[in-house]
Amino acid sequence: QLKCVHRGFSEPLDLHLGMFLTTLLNQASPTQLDTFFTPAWNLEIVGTYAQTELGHGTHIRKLETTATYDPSTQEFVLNCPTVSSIKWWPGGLGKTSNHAIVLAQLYTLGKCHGLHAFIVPIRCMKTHQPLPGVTVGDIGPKFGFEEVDNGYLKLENVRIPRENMLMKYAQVEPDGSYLKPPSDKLTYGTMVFIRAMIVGESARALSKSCTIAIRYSAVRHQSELRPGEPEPQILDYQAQQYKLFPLLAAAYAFTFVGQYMSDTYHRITGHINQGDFSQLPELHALAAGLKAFTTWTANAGIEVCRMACGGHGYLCCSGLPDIYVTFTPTCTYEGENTVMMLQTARFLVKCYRQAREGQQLSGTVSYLNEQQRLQPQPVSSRPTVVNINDLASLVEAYKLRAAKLVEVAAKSLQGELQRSISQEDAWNNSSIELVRASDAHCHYVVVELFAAKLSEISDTAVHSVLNTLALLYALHGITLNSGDFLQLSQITQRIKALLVEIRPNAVALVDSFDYNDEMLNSVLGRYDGNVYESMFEWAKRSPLNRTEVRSFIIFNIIQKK
Ligand SMILES: CCCCCCCCCCCCC/C=C/C(=O)SCCNC(=O)CCNC(=O)[C@H](O)C(C)(C)COP(=O)(O)OP(=O)(O)OC[C@H]1O[C@@H](n2cnc3c(N)ncnc32)[C@H](O)[C@@H]1OP(=O)(O)O
Ligand SMILES: Cc1cc2nc3c(=O)[nH]c(=O)nc-3n(C[C@H](O)[C@H](O)[C@H](O)COP(=O)(O)OP(=O)(O)OC[C@H]3O[C@@H](n4cnc5c(N)ncnc54)[C@H](O)[C@@H]3O)c2cc1C
Repeated sequence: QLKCVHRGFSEPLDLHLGMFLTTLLNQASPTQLDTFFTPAWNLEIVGTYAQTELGHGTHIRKLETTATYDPSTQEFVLNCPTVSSIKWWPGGLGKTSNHAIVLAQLYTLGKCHGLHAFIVPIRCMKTHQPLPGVTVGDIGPKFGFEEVDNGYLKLENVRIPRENMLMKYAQVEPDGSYLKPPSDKLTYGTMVFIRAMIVGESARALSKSCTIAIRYSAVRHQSELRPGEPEPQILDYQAQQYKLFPLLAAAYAFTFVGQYMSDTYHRITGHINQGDFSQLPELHALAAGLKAFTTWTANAGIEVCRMACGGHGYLCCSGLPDIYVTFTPTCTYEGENTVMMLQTARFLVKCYRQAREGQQLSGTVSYLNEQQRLQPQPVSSRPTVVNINDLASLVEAYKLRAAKLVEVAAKSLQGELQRSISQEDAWNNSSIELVRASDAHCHYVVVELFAAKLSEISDTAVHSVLNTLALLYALHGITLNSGDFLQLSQITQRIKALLVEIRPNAVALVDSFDYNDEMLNSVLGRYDGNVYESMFEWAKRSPLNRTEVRSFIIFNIIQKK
């Protein structure tokens, strides 16, 4: 292994190191791995994965950093041409890492070949000072995650050897000729891995929070249930149970889904390594959707657990604020959740159309074939009847709901297109239905996997308890989405019309609160909208970027040697 030294930082930083290594293993060619893993490289490499930019987090296809091949020296020249192209956020970048895997637009022989990954040394291995052409620092205090030095990186004519481009799939020959990858989606590959792993993180964060809140609810006595009786455990209040037990059920459900996601990831990447990319679209859609679905649920659930502990839940010693603050960015990083749900919807709509054309689907979307066979009644008009004591019947209800909402989303798209507007505008005007369809698909997958796990359990006592949890999870989900189990399309249409009406007045409506910049104290919410320049200036003033702090850290690193 690369000698990625554990510098005693907390777990999240190591996870960044994990991502650096994962990307390396995902994108470097076998010969490159031999090079990286030889004694020459066996240095204290502390790496990060620098992808997102100040102005282009989500939209990586359009990120502005360039890597231009110079055949005369067989080097790439890396540049961040604008303030919005400064790499922003990567963990470990602010102080710690001496290398970064940078995503950049590859140019060779005057042609752009899109996003590729490059290993870029950013700090001297002896002095830990930034290398020539490298401006790097910490982005400043954050909502949490303070144990990680998320940083910024600006590259100006930084030269790296040709071999530093990760060339497992695409190559640039010494003369600058470009060899295409077998699929242009493989550069995105690392993100699938982390998203798949984050599903397990959702289970861990939610189960930890439930453990704290339910144990505390058994200890805490409060108020009077019956006059004259001693104060009961708050766990005896139905309202407290209704807060916590569905979350407990979700924690178990997500534990099973996390295991399934990890197994599925490794199974499909095994096929990919054999050159079979056929299941990559479903893997991407599943990882993106379940990452969004489980993190949104867990994120909200951690807050419910904290509030269920009353004032003591607000104490740091409860453990809950730290769980929340560390977990909540999972809804944003590794693919912002709404964007991920839209990715899943893109896949679902494509599958819906294939099912309509009579193609046989496999995996988690095969229900779209089933629903087609039950034609001619449109799925969306079919009533949902459930046996509330039978999990199999509930799985069917979730399956039907998912099929209905995928059909509603596909028909919304079709309707928009028939109004002869562009594909992109039709997509944007159907986003509500598209996200809802993905949410319903993921919810069905979770319920289905819970039921499947139960069928593997032979111990009757364990089966009985888990069956109770599974029924609660499924029934509670119906109460939260009762509208989807009834007809709600006219309400959605009215909401969409209201959104269009509000849009032109939205900024004026918040301006009318009349907060000045000092009161708002927000770089993002500045009245003049000058966000990026003021964010960069704000970051540079961060205490971590003061020279005296830098020399203190360098002194310590050198001492350790
Ligand atoms: C190691 C241990 C891990 C433990 C787990 C704990 C985790 C803790 C981690 C702590 C540290 C966190 C650090 C955070 C790091 C980051 O945040 S790194 C940066 C993450 N950034 C993103 O995720 C960017 C999000 N944006 C995108 O992915 C893309 O812009 C997009 C939204 C997917 C859009 O892509 P684009 O090409 O612009 O458009 P489309 O036209 O929609 O898609 C094109 C086709 O490509 C397919 N596709 C897209 N992504 C993937 C993918 N990842 N894999 C496979 N295929 C993909 C997509 O389906 C389209 O296909 P077609 O429909 O066939 O055209
Ligand atoms: C704690 C933390 C650690 C991070 N670590 C790293 C790291 O190590 N390396 C790295 O490269 N990056 C890292 N990031 C950055 C992270 O990857 C991005 O913040 C994330 O991808 C979201 O992109 P964004 O910030 O541009 O948000 P945006 O995409 O600008 O999101 C803003 C809003 O726009 C909406 N939106 C955007 N696009 C669409 C669309 N097409 N349709 C509808 N709505 C849309 C979103 O839903 C959201 O509501 C980290 C971020 C955080 C918070």
